Amino acid sequence: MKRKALFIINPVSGGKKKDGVPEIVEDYLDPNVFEYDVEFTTGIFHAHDLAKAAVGEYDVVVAVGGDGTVNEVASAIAETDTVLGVIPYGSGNGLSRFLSIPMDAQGAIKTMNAARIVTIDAGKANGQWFFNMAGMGFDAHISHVFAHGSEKRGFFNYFKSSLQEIARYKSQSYRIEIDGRYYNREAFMLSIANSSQYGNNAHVSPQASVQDGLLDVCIIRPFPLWRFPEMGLRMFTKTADRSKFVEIIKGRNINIVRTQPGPIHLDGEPQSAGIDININIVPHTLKVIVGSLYKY
Ligand SMILES: Nc1ncnc2c1ncn2[C@@H]1O[C@H](COP(=O)(O)OP(=O)(O)OP(=O)(O)O)[C@@H](O)[C@H]1O
Repeated sequence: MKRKALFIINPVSGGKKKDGVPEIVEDYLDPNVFEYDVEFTTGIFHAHDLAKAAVGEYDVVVAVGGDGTVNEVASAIAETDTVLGVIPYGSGNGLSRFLSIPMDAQGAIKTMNAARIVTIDAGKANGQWFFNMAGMGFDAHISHVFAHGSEKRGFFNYFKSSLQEIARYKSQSYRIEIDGRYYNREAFMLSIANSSQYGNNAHVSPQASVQDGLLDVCIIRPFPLWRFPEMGLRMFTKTADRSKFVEIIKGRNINIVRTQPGPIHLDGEPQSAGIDININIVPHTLKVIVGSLYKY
């Protein structure tokens, strides 16, 4: 019997046009394996609602967008038998890069035809799902600036905003409890990594795995501005864990108390949060189609 797939296309993600995506799906999706439908989202949470309604109706729900779109779809189908597919069309595409899903639409659709499925872990922060990365501090600040400013999405604009904001951003103090042990730390940024990377192959936690039942708490200590290029280089060469400004502690249950409320991000999407943040891993919870080169 053929599998049923629903493609959910976010027309704004990554600042890229997607009018041609239905045609690429028609040309490359194997008709012997799949029958399919396509929907375009009209706003925030629409992908989530569509995916929720698809549970039980479709075998595979495909997020066509970036990590935010993946989050909306995955949070609707986690803990079910419905499988996530991704055609990466975001600015960073952290989870799909980590899962070795090809970055071009044709390649990603061919991956769907091969249908190699694994089950991955996810995280919850104050009860809300994340699948790639959650965080607070500088990266959450940048997500917030983007969500509330007039900047267009896309890698270059994220990079430009980071450079503009970094000089005036102030680090915060955090009291972090990880599986019953306490750490008091001053941090520029605190990333809670399920996969190893933010997106664009910037790896904050090179040893992270989405199948190990653990989250990686990455504490980025304040560093002098002149070391920013070195910190960037370490992310792109998978050596962040060797920097003296980076400490990584793996765990399952994480409670964070910070000095001020403010934005946190879940897969790059900002949310406001108070001073207490509770984070936990939900092991083995989401079925996803991965690329042929993905290694556990
Ligand atoms: N039709 C729409 N109009 C405006 N915003 C939308 C629409 N559909 C979805 N969105 C919102 O677009 C946002 C961005 O999506 P997404 O994260 O996929 O792209 P991105 O930020 O460019 O990529 P990445 O997260 O990989 O860096 C999400 O918050 C989503 O809710």
